[in-house]
Amino acid sequence: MAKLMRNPRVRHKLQEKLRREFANDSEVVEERLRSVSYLHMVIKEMLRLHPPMPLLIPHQCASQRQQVLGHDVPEGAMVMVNAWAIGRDTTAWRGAAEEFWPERFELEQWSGRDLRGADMELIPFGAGRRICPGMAMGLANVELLLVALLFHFDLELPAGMAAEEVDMTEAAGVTTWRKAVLLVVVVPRVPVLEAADNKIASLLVCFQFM
Ligand code: HEM
Repeated sequence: MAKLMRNPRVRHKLQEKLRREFANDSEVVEERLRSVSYLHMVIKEMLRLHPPMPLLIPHQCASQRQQVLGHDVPEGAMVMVNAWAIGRDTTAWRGAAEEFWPERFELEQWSGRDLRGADMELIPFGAGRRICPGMAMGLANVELLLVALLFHFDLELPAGMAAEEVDMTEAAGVTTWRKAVLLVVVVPRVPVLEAADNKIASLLVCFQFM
């Protein structure tokens, strides 16, 4: 959400695509989210720059002595994988590694990049045998809450605050979180009251989270 508040162009584009797809509906339907390809690009780009678990759980080298980028990795060595640094690597994401630019996934060089552990340049859920077993649930939670907020509400920053002023500083830990509070002004656009009670509850939980 913070990334979208800092990038109004992306927020408005995604909102427009969602509202067009669900123009005849009173709520977002999960089954049809797959066709909103821009949503998946935005989430990939968000997880590339801000993986919630920047350092994967420690892994141990199980094979005999290996060489990685000129470094010896002996059998039994504990290896820390930095998903945060990999997501910003200028060789893999050359040209615009630090830029929040979901459209990159439309380009041939990045269009096939997946975050489910097949591409080592994008590993917010890890990879291999110890890949996150909660990946599908995690992604569903991110997608559904984000699209529900974008579909039902117009979101603006407090009066007088510029998009560039949204502070993206992260607090370090096993998982990362925003250091500063994010303030968002929400204006109802598509009535929530038509949605089922449990959906309203989800939206309220999300506001508290923000
Ligand atoms: C967006 C949400 C999530 C992200 C980004 C995420 C990310 C990760 C990462 C990076 C790892 C370490 C993988 C590795 O070292 O190779 C991991 C492990 C794990 N995750 Fe998640 N996770 C998410 C949601 C969840 C959820 C919803 C659950 C449970 C319902 C879950 C359960 C686990 C467990 C049990 C492990 C340890 C797996 C093992 O050591 O074998 N995660 N997660």
